[in-house]
Amino acid sequence: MTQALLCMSHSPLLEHADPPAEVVDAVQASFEQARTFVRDFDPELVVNFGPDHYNGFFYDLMPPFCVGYRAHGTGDYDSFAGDLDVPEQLAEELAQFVIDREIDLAISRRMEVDHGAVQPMEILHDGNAAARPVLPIFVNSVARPFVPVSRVRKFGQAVGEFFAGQDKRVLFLGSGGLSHDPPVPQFATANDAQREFLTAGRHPSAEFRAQRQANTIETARKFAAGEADIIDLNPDWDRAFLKVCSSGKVEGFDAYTADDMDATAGHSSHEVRTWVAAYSALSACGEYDVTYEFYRPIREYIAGFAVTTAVLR
Ligand SMILES: O=C(O)/C=C/c1cccc(O)c1O
Ligand SMILES: [Fe+2]
Repeated sequence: MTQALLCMSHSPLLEHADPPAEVVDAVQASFEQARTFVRDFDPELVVNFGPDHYNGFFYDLMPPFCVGYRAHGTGDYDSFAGDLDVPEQLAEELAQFVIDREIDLAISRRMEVDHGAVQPMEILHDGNAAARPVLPIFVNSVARPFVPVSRVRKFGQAVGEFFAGQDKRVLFLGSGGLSHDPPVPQFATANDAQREFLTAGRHPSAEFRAQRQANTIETARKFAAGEADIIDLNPDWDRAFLKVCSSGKVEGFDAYTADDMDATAGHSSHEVRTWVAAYSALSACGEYDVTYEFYRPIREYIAGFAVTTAVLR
């Protein structure tokens, strides 16, 4: 077995909210399953399809995809703040391979990645997101305009094709989703100060960051109490998406549209684009089976929260 997949939701509220103990236990048990899966597979490389939440990518230059040749954790919400272990030459080769297949992408020699990319790596490796070599790949999941989901599928497939012939244990990791609508400003409805932040908010002051995080934590508290003015989680939408993942027919992702996702699953449901990329990458290596699936809608975490693993047949 030379390629495998782990996709999981993330939430910065894992450490900042207080769901019922039974929910916490269920989530922690799913993390233990993920850890066991990764320990057994023992990847030599993690290909990390991650979103960003205006910590590393802003409207001054917003690509649909970006391969990091080097990457550093921003430490938002106390997430990993340090250099990731990126094999630079391999990142260069991957970028060229994908571009040669007529899929344009950006590259960064100094990419900044936030909790969306590093949290799964921290969960898997006792807080150390640099424990294994990783190729970080940003997939825009928050900032319009969005490329069609079919484009994300093709991008993922091109990444998968790069690894398909290689004798190397590669884990495709997708981080995010499913339905959720945390209080991240939308450019179209943002005020002037928010627009400035969305455009040029890199390296915020400690005070600004603390305020932003406190707002998310307070929104989660209200959401759990039924008082927040955000779009509700959508378990039906989440389960339908998980069905496409387990079907093995990744063209099924193409039917998703940005407008419908915003309206029915919330403005951050676009994070499933990381899952689309990861599943599509695995499908390019062969037919696969989903071997584990966990799902719970968890308002305290503002997340349709899922963890899945998959292996090649
Ligand atoms: O504040 C942010 O940037 C994002 C918060 C958040 C909350 C819940 C689920 C997620 O996936 C998030 O990124
Ligand atoms: Fe997120």
